[in-house]
Amino acid sequence: MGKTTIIAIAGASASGKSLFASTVYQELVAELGGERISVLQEDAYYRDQSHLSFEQRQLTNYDHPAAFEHGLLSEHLQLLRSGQSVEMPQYSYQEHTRLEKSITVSPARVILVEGILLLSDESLREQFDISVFMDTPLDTCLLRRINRDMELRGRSLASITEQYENYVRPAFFDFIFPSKQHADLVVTRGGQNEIAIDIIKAKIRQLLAE
Ligand SMILES: Nc1ncnc2c1ncn2[C@@H]1O[C@H](COP(=O)(O)OP(=O)(O)O)[C@@H](O)[C@H]1O
Ligand SMILES: Nc1ccn([C@@H]2O[C@H](COP(=O)(O)O)[C@@H](O)[C@H]2O)c(=O)n1
Repeated sequence: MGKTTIIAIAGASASGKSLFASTVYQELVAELGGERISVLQEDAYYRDQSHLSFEQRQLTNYDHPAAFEHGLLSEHLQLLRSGQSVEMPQYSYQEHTRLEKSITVSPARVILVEGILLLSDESLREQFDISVFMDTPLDTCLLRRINRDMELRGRSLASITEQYENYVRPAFFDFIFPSKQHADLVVTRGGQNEIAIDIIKAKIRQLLAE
């Protein structure tokens, strides 16, 4: 199959990571077909909490590294690099836990992986060939998060505000912002920065042509 390249896209919550990754993926799939590119989400590796009550799950700090099963993500990246498929868990933000079914991710020449804490974990960082950091202003991220979480994740404004003050903002300064130093490419203005999208697409085309 040829050498696998793993590209990490990190940054604050609602900084545009998913939009950036999905735009790169969809535009390249339309151009080149889908067999040589796969996408993973760090959020899929939030720990399973099905043994806890819903009320207990609401108390979890979802912005702390301990909320993630980074070891499993690391293992899956290694398997994909060695040419094997993996079963990526599926996660419910409404239920705060994993769903029973998983998604089969096939090995590919280029793997895109996106998530808030990817570059703050040294053992994950070692697996990334290229690292991108979405450097969107925090106030913009907050406005986008309010809209998204109310529309798509079933949250009230009060719960978003409380979670933001207690967990999301502190974690940005403790873990996410310091991890920017590990990025190869820093992207301003979020998931619609067309120049940055074109640069990553050009790099992927080059890798696929090797
Ligand atoms: N440049 C942008 N302009 C307008 N809206 C954006 C932009 N980038 C992202 N968004 C929107 O902001 C929200 C959060 O973006 P998303 O890609 O889900 O962020 P992340 O994956 O970093 O949490 C989504 O509703 C997305 O459509
Ligand atoms: N049950 C959960 C799990 C995660 N979150 C929040 O999601 C954010 C990470 O996802 P992004 O798509 O925004 O990067 C993170 O900031 C968690 O607070 C949640 O609210 N509930």
